[in-house]
Amino acid sequence: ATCAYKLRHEQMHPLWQTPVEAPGGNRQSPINIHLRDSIFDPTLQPLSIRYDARTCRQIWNNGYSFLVEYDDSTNKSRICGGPLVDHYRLSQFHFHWGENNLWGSEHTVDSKVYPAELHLVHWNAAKYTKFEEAIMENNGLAVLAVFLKVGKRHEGLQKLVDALPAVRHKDSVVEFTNFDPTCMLPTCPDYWTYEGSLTTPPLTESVSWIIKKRPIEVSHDQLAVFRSLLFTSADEQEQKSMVNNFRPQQPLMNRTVRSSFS
Ligand SMILES: CCOC(=O)CCc1ccc(S(N)(=O)=O)cc1
Ligand SMILES: [Zn+2]
Repeated sequence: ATCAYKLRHEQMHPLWQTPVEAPGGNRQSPINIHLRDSIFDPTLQPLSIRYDARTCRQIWNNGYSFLVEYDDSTNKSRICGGPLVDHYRLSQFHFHWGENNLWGSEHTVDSKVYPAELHLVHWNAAKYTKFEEAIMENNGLAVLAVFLKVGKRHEGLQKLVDALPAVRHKDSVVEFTNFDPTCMLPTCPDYWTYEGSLTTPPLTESVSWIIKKRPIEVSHDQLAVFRSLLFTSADEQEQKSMVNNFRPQQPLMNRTVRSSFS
């Protein structure tokens, strides 16, 4: 595990080879969730998640990951409850993954790293009028994270995997509809939560992180298709495969990770 850990850092994405200044810098993400230091909070509510497949619009390669974007002009797809005070609208989901199955997730659990991590990104529609505004505010976003492990094929994910070759290059976009992200959520309700930041620029400290305890399973071949994407656009000379698009872990500073389960 240590050699994989060392290797993982040597393969770091160029974006992170030079330290990127983070605004504030005392609640950055991602972090390692140290189970012994996490605190069971019996006041945490169950998460209320409602997604409507009819709000799914498109999929695009933004040069960091691929994003599936949703119409967030209504509350049709939203989460509330859990650690959240307001309701948060689904804006997009995306993933982070490695060049192999040894690493790829942004968060870790007692330093256990998963081969990939799903982020469902929501913004506080009770307090703000649009996503771009919410990302600048300390209670602006809620990101629901789900770990991926390699195992049996994930039937619901295959529709997404089949669309990826169409967005192989940075800045490519295709219509993508009728996808309900509920199929990518573990049935177990247990989660950890802490206050953190975006893990890519602008790195703003605006995220309530909600991290599901149980991973979902995807097949080796499904994950291999993620790695067939490119960081580079069609007109660039060098084609760089989109892998290791995770940020290095950040200091916990004066934060506590709470769990919804004892
Ligand atoms: C100025 C526009 O900024 C953005 O669009 C940021 C989008 C953005 C959303 C979520 C995340 S993550 N990995 O922390 O879930 C990072 C960046
Ligand atoms: Zn992310």
